[in-house]
Amino acid sequence: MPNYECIKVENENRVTTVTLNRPDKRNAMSPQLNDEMLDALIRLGADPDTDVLVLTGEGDAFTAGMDLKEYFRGTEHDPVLSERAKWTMREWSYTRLRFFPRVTIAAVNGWCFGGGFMPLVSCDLAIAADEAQFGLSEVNWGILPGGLVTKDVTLALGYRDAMYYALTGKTFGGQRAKEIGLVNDSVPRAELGEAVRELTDTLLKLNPQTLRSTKEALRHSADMNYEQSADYLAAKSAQLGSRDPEKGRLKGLSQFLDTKEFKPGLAAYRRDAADA
Ligand SMILES: CC(C)(COP(=O)(O)OP(=O)(O)OC[C@H]1O[C@@H](n2cnc3c(N)ncnc32)[C@H](O)[C@@H]1OP(=O)(O)O)[C@@H](O)C(=O)NCCC(=O)NCCSC(=O)/C=C/c1ccc(O)cc1
Repeated sequence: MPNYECIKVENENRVTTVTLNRPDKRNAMSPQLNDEMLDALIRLGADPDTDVLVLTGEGDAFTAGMDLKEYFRGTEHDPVLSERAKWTMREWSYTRLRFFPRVTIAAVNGWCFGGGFMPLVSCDLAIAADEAQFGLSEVNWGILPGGLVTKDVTLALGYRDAMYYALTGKTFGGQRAKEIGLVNDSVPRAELGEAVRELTDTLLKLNPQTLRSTKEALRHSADMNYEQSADYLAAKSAQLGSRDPEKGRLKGLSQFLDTKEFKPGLAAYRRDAADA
């Protein structure tokens, strides 16, 4: 990977952690950070050593949202730069992250404001620190939740909660984020690393191609009608059969029906060392 200035990329045991790394600026998303994230996600999408991707922030913040100085003021007299910055932001935090070919987890370690909700909601799963503070702060400085933040909060939250937090700009902590379904779990900050590890350990035991197809199926079918969903999901199942090199479905059936070595209701099939 290139030497990035605004992000850190580390790989350990098939888990790649991408850390937003501007702690002095509370990891605010500047045009350069957005460029680097786009570049990293393109590379990692093709990385054979990445089975799970974790997104987190350095220091006290996950991200304080878009960089008000560099992203807003810095581009206001340059329409081309402004368009490019908007495109890059949407391209990494929506297209590339949401449809990343592996499972993604947001580890929300601290402040998460405004535009930070885009990468947060784009991650498939999310664990927060109890101490994290979330806020749709746009209303506090005179804009509406732009980019895809508005769309994202209506996807991730119930209508009343989305309206409440967008209209008041009030902050809320990790436990409240869990209560309203914005994250899967919230734990004391000191336990965040361990909670993420437990989740990645569970995911690493599973067939990565099955996980990929499952997340794609959920994401895409959400916007289809029933007939389209049924047809798409049948095609998607056939695609999984052909793109899964370890032939998980056949192994799973055989280990349950023939060798009787596991119960699919209670655990996953045994993957061979060559598969894992
Ligand atoms: C509560 C914070 C997060 C932390 O407070 P703190 O720990 O006391 O830290 P400081 O406020 O002292 O900040 C430390 C440094 O980080 C900088 N910083 C801290 N957040 C920032 C920041 N978002 N920018 C640009 N410098 C910052 C801050 O200016 C300061 O810089 P410097 O004075 O040079 O040391 C506080 O910094 C704060 O309120 N930050 C702004 C949060 C916020 O409202 N974010 C913007 C939300 S709106 C948004 O994201 C829009 C999305 C959008 C997306 C796509 C679209 O097309 C349209 C819209």
